[in-house]
Amino acid sequence: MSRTAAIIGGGVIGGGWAARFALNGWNVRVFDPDPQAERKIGEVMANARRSLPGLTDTALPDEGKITFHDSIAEAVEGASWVQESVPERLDIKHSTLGAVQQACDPEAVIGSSTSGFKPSQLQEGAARPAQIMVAHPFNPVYLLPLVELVPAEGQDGPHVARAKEILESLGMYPLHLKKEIDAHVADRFLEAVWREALWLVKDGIATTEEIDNAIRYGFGIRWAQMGLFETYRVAGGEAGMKHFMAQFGPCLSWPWTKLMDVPEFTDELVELIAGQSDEQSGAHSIRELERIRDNNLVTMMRGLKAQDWGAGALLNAQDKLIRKGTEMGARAGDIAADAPVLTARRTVPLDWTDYNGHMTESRYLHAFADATDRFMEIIGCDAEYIQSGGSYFTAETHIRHLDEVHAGTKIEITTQVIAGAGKKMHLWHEMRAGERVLATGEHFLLHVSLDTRKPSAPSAEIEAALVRFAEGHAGLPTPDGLGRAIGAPR
Ligand SMILES: NC(=O)C1=CN([C@@H]2O[C@H](COP(=O)(O)OP(=O)(O)OC[C@H]3O[C@@H](n4cnc5c(N)ncnc54)[C@H](O)[C@@H]3O)[C@@H](O)[C@H]2O)C=CC1
Ligand SMILES: C[N+](C)(C)CC(=O)CC(=O)[O-]
Repeated sequence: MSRTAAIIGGGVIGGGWAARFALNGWNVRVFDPDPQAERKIGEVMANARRSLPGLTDTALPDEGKITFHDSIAEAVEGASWVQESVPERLDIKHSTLGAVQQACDPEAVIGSSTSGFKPSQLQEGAARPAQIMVAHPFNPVYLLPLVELVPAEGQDGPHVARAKEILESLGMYPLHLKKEIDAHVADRFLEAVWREALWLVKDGIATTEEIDNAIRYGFGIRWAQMGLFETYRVAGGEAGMKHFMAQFGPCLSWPWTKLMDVPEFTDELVELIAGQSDEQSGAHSIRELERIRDNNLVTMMRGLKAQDWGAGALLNAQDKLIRKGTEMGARAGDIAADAPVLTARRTVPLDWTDYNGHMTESRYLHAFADATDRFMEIIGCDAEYIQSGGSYFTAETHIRHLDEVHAGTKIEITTQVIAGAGKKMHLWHEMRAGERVLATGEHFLLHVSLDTRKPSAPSAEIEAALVRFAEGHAGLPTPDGLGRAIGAPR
């Protein structure tokens, strides 16, 4: 299978798809008749580069190449994934999908970004219907993992299996819907909320800003981590979901919604909403708003990552997938002991930067601590060993900040064992961006029993692995700065 994707329609969503594929190492071939498409995708890529790679704690593959083509036939050449993201009009979708199927590999997945059409509608008149499915993403496609994957009835075949595998390899979450329906699942939900919001503005109950505040200061944050049903289960108190439904069930027959009634979409309503939206957010350009949104999303998703929950658990699974089979997943026996060991390869995330516009000081320790964790794992002090009651505690740290680094930059840390025997482990980390040394970290650790919380001998296997590195590294030059205290004159 080639790691080449064709993007047909490179607007808001097609541009996001292009970024998701390219930043995961795929080559991307774009067709879009808009002469501005290349510039627009360039701007989306710039935003994606500063945000997506920092979501993982392991560097993504090298970026793929994005090329622009004059026809659909040329764009789909050699692609194993074709993503249609043309405007939401069935006639345009049909002519586009027809042209795609005339030229593409019959084994390729053809995903449609459609927000509302059913796969059976998209397949009308298609040469190979089973090849076409809904792959409905969420904006920004390069950060949000959800893709509603909807095949037509009875078409759950090899193309769908391949689609799931590819989406997962891109760090996405394919929600495989077994029944097609207009607007799938998420957009039915969003449409309901949107209709209520239109009524609230039209009836003069709330402004666009007040409605947004009702979401972002309350239930919106809650939804991001538990969704609807789990949230309401908790809201039922100790008696759980049944109690919740007993209490709020009667509201279903009270006038709590205007959902069945659609507000007339008059010019007056459009003007009212657009005017309030300008007043609320017009001080920022769309690109600025995108960057603010991306900063917030990255920060929230990295918070969920630390909790190993929801979208954060998915990110952790992706880290494991990237590490598998690479030197970042190797154990002591597979790593040469005569050179410093690679213990981190990652991108500086957006939420690691500060008011000075560069990686903030506490994150240097964060990165070095992760490198220490990785070295512990290499020598056998992994999650299973720690569960059994042994671990290392850091007793002393000295960090030198030598050069600055910015969000989106790939960094590597190598680790040299200065001393390692018995309970003691003395490590020297060097952090680099390319050839530039950004920082050094010197750390002294003691093996402890997690039962007594006192120093104790490590397992024989861990000590043997540590000693092997200590002896191998003894022949390396003494690192510049080893044993240094703060040297500024008083
Ligand atoms: N904007 C959103 O929030 C979301 C949109 N979608 C879906 O994604 C699809 C695209 O929507 P957007 O990207 O928002 O629209 P958009 O208007 O930003 O982009 C559409 C692009 O298609 C190009 N185009 C027009 N005719 C074409 C043709 N015949 N062949 C190739 N390209 C053509 C246009 O030049 C434009 O760049 C729609 O089906 C929409 O429902 C899905 C998820 C979210
Ligand atoms: C408004 N919308 C129907 C285009 C929304 C979507 O399809 C998904 C999203 O990103 O909100």
